[in-house]
Amino acid sequence: MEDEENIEGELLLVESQLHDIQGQIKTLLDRQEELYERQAQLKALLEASKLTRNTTINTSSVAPEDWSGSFPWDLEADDTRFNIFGISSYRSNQREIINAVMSGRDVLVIMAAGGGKSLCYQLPAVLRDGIALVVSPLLSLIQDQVMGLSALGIPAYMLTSTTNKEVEKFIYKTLDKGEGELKILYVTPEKISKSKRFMSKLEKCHHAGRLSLIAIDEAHCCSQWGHDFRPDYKNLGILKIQFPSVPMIALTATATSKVQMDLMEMLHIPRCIKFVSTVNRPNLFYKVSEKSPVGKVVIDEITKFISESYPNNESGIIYCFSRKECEQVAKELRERGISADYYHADMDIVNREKIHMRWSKGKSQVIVGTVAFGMGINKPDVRFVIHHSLSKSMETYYQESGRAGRDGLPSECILYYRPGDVPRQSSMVFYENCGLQNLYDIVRYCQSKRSCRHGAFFRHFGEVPQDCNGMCDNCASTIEQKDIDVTYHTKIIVSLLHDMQLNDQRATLLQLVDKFKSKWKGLGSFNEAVDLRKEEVEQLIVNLILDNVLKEEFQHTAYSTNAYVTLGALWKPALQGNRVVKLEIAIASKDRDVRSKGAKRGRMSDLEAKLDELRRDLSSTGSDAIFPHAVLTAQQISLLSSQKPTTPAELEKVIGKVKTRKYGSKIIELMRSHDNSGSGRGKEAGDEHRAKKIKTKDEDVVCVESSEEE
Ligand SMILES: Nc1ncnc2c1ncn2[C@@H]1O[C@H](COP(=O)(O)OP(=O)(O)OP(=O)(O)O)[C@@H](O)[C@H]1O
Ligand SMILES: [Mg+2]
Repeated sequence: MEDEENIEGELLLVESQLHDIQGQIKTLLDRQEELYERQAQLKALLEASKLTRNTTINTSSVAPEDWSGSFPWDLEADDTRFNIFGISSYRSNQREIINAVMSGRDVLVIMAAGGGKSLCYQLPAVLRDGIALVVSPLLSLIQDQVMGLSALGIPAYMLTSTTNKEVEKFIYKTLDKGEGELKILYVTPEKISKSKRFMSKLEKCHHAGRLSLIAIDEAHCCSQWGHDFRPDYKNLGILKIQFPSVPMIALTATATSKVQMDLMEMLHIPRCIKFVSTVNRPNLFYKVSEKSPVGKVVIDEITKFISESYPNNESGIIYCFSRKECEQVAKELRERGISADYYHADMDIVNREKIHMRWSKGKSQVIVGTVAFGMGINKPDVRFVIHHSLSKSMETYYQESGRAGRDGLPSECILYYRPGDVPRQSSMVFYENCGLQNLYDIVRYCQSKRSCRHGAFFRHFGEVPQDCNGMCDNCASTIEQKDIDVTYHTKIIVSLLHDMQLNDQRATLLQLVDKFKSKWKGLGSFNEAVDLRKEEVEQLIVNLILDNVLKEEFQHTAYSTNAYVTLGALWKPALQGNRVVKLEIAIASKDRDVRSKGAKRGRMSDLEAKLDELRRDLSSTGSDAIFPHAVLTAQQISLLSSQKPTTPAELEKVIGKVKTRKYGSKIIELMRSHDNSGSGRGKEAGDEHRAKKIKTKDEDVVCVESSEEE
């Protein structure tokens, strides 16, 4: 009996160990697959880099067909783009994509956040006869788009859970009989997968030849490999099966090849034309700031940054690690006079929506959020995104920081980093598939004081690097870095851990730093090696983790998971001092105060401030209350204040016919009164030359820079 119990006990133990090992094997196999894919990507990248070394760099791969030639709809398309959408020229790939859709082809668009994907289906939707169906994952995104289109006079509607009965009746009737005026219909994916009634009306619409195109926005939601997988997106394959002759355009900002393959298969568009644009965001200035261990110091720095650089209430986002931290940071910012609200998943949806709306309308300046503040953000003029703590991967950092500057104007992305934050993140992600590897990639990014930040994104997404034109701290900084030899320090750290391991002891990162410091002190004057600051010891230990000399181990307690530092695979050569270890140190000790050339805008001119006020007024009055940026974009305000049109004909040349018809009289009235008030031509005579256009490397992004700082 006792024997049996013993056997059963051991059996359970063996089974649980087997289970653990199987889990580990699966993780390793997944990682192996990822590494193979990355290996192939890097080899291809190397080849491409060799090929392009001496030629001009072209990072967007365009399909072999010539989609940039002339097409019968060119004139009409140009007219609609400018006079209805108020867009003065196409950005990279937009024209080609529009031509492919207009030619009736299926298209897959991979374009960075803010690249201008919406126009790629909205313009063909206006030009083609019939109704365009757009599938989009979030109600808030749909509402923004429908409001924006309606303000431009384009008949756009949405059919969602919030649509009232009357509108629903109108939509169904229009689909059915083609009587009402409807050009673009937005739905959530649930409508396709769950509403038989809707699908049968759509079928009728198609049968009568009135379904002009199908757009799947945020298409990465189809793929389980994407970051925002939505089960209902999986059913969208039905659309191509039901309506094979209707052109489909799928759009996403997510670049991995796995997701792309998945999308083409799931949406049944194997022969689609694929347009992959560069991941480059040339208008974003990237910076990593040394984060003080004292919380208040960090908040003081952020406050100073916002109030000095963005005195006109320009919008920003601050990402925090936890809900509690969000609330704390928002509170402290408010105490310092910054209008900040917090946003996280613990809040109810009504409250979240209210906060989001206040910010979108420019009534609050900053949202302090967790990652829950995500995909629904459609605000084009976010001027700064600050990470109070590091993100969990390069991919998430690219997405979160990429919410800045979607309108193409200079914007800043700052990440506050200290090595001490690493264990906090690692103990959250270590159980995720490849969670630690992904985290260590962004830690590498943060620890580097030399490599171009944009270059890190190019490498990560497998693209040939381009020059960042001084748009990151490392490229813009003139402070010299030096490599110091820390082989001896490393030896001490490894031997400390080795001794601890022999005694069955463990140490967290901070404990290890303290142990190192006291050991170092003990060595006293016999020690000739460079003395390191506490932060530098932390930096060294994290480097050793990244290099597999050390590793992190995790232990669960009832309340949390603790991260410990232990010996990694390569500890022996480090202990023997056989491997030289270097650490990058800035020669000047203070934080490098490098800034983006374009981002620091100073105070708005008098005229810009008046135009900003006018757009707020116009956006909140009338039946179609919309966002200020839908009335006039930041770019249009800059153009108006430099060109000062005072007649409808002049105004039309800046903002197009539709906006001139809607808002022209008010704008002209403002221009004229400003002119007559004496604060006009005289005071702002310098504006014309001060508001200068800078062309970045990406020829399609025109940044209008107000240069008070000159
Ligand atoms: N050719 C253009 N010239 C100037 N502005 C443009 C142009 N095309 C689009 N925009 C503007 O750029 C901003 C971002 O466009 P859009 O919302 O289509 O981006 P997106 O690619 O869908 O980004 P996301 O992935 O974040 O959804 C909008 O304010 C839009 O009006
Ligand atoms: Mg979009």
